[in-house]
Amino acid sequence: MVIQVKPNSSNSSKTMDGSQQKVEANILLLGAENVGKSALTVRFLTRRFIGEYGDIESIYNHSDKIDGREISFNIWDSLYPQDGDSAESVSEKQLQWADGIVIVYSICDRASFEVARRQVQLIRRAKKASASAPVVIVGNKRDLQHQRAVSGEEGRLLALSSDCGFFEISAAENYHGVLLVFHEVLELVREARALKKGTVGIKGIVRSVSAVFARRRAE
Ligand SMILES: Nc1nc2c(ncn2[C@@H]2O[C@H](COP(=O)(O)OP(=O)(O)OP(=O)(O)O)[C@@H](O)[C@H]2O)c(=O)[nH]1
Repeated sequence: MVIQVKPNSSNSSKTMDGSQQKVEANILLLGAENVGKSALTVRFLTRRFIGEYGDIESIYNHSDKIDGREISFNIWDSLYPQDGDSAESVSEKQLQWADGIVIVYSICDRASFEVARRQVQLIRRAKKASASAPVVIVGNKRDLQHQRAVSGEEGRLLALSSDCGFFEISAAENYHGVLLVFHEVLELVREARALKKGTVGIKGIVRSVSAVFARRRAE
């Protein structure tokens, strides 16, 4: 695993014959303590669940081939501030860096769901272009059904009302769900870039119109 900090250099470049080269995407993981941000990251990077992860804030680089195209992910596994001040839990630096954001909560921990809600609001209310960064909300620890404190419906509603993607997964039990999360956020990042370049298809237009209304509802 390579730990590195990079500026926001997300791009895709072209070879001499016009074919697409490596695509780079900066993905920021947010969420309260103990919800499984590191577990998700490590699952994606190594396909393994190792149980304990420590309190290290890192940016990992990981290359993958998706639909025949080389993708370079930079994944920032953030730490929730110790004092628990949610207003401080999403920094300007993080928002400027991120092309796409994954907000994780635990389905067994209602307080972590409220942190996720607050973080979505903070992102959507940010003044700059970062306010429109694609967000995927993830309810983790789905294997702990008997301790469930947040229904799937609540998670889906939060995502719908703030124009975010949504998944419920278990990083402990399943690699596939984690893979879907990262693929979805990458897909949303690609759409957002196409929208900026004016090369967006109908799917992207529908998403961006609904984003405007969703943002109004969230305010
Ligand atoms: N049962 C279960 N436990 C999980 C799952 N994902 C993570 N955990 C456990 O939850 C605890 C916290 O996981 P981390 O990945 O360290 O959580 P984090 O959000 O990175 O925590 P901080 O570093 O404090 O921000 C660990 O004991 C993990 O083993 C899951 O899907 N199911």
